[in-house]
Amino acid sequence: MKVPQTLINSLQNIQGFNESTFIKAHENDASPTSIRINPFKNSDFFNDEAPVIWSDYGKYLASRSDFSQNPLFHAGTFFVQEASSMYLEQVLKNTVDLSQDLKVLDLCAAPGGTSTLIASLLTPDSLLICNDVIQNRSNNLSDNLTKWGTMNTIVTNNDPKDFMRLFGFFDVLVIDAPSSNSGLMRKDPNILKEWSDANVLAWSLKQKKMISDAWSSLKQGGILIYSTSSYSKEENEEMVDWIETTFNAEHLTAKNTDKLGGEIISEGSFRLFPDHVKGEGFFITAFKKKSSEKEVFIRSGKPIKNNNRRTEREIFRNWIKDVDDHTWFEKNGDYFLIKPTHEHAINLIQFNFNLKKVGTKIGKLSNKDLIPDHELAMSIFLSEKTNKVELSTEEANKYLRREDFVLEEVIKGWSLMTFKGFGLGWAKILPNRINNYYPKELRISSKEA
Ligand SMILES: C[S@@+](CC[C@H](N)C(=O)[O-])C[C@H]1O[C@@H](n2cnc3c(N)ncnc32)[C@H](O)[C@@H]1O
Repeated sequence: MKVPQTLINSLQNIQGFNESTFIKAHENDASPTSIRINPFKNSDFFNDEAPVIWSDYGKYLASRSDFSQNPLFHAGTFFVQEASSMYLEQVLKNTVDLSQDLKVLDLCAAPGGTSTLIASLLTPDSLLICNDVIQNRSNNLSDNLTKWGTMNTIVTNNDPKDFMRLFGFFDVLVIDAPSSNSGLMRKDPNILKEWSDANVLAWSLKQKKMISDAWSSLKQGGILIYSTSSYSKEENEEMVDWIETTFNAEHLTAKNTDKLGGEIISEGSFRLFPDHVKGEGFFITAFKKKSSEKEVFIRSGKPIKNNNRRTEREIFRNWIKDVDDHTWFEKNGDYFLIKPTHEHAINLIQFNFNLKKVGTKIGKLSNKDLIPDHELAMSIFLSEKTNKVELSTEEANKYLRREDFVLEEVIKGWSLMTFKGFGLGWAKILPNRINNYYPKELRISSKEA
């Protein structure tokens, strides 16, 4: 693929930019395929694959397969993520004390690469809010976090300015901003059709707007991590200057550590170029918030109804691991499992935001029986006591397509359908048939399977 000369010209003064190797990487080298393993659903399926050296859980695959055909993908055992984007792990580890319980906002989160990475590094009592402004992208984000199985996450579909309502709330604000995406053009040559100097400028204005809108939600001393998949200075180094001057923020200048994989430090920020690292173009940097603005009043909702009644607890005990460590609330007949330490935050958020997912939806109660939700099937807190049926590849794909299949000698009632030990979803096994409860909207098509 041919890189536009105007783009090449604009990169000449950037630290680490080497015109000939940059062009060669774009013209001759293929884009690597990488995945990140879910540490909460740890499997040894990718033990032999080469590691992404800046990520504890990243792996390169020898070839790109159709992940929709792999039941382990639907079980949430891994996430497909571009390797350079996984550099967020290093920046988080170097700027944030991850042993503390933190409140983190992932402002531009869909489809979930950053969110699943952050969720993998936080303590269980930390709270991660994953947001995307585009509704269908936020639905996809929610599905991906359901697969990941953690409980300390909330998914919202809001405009960044709505986060002004959460004044000084977050310890960490991650903005993996939408951009002109030139860093991804090797992976997707269509990006070039849209690329122009004018578009770079338009994106930089949008980025400034979203940073300004979300800034007040970061507490004093809190950390902003900003990244793009653009090569352009206007969206990167110039944005750093703008953030420093506009918000009087302290730029946490990147330090030359042990050169994990060929990353470059450009004006105190990390740049990953495809001719230096095994990944695509990526820019990432961090700031500390030095001073706080004038506080605004945050409206809080009515406390969530928290029916910790003994009967419910006894029902949930059969379904949820360590149920005494958790709490739950009920809304419109659905029960949601949350961390007791998150009740106050959820009271604030439920009133002020368009919620797509809160904690783990347990399901509905019908008399003394639970009708379990799909989120519970995917949860890392699902009890080991649940009935399970292990499926072959063929059966698993039939299940994921919501097709009929026959099982021999299984216990009647609700059963978790598993593939290589990992949950895919529920089925209710009746004397003469199996009711497939895999969510219709997630069903894979026959063509895919
Ligand atoms: C680079 S992508 C984020 C990728 C994501 N962090 C991940 O790792 O999977 C940028 C996201 O920003 C969202 N977005 C676009 N305009 C936005 C805006 N004005 N405010 C917040 N998010 C926006 C897009 O919907 C898109 O999902």
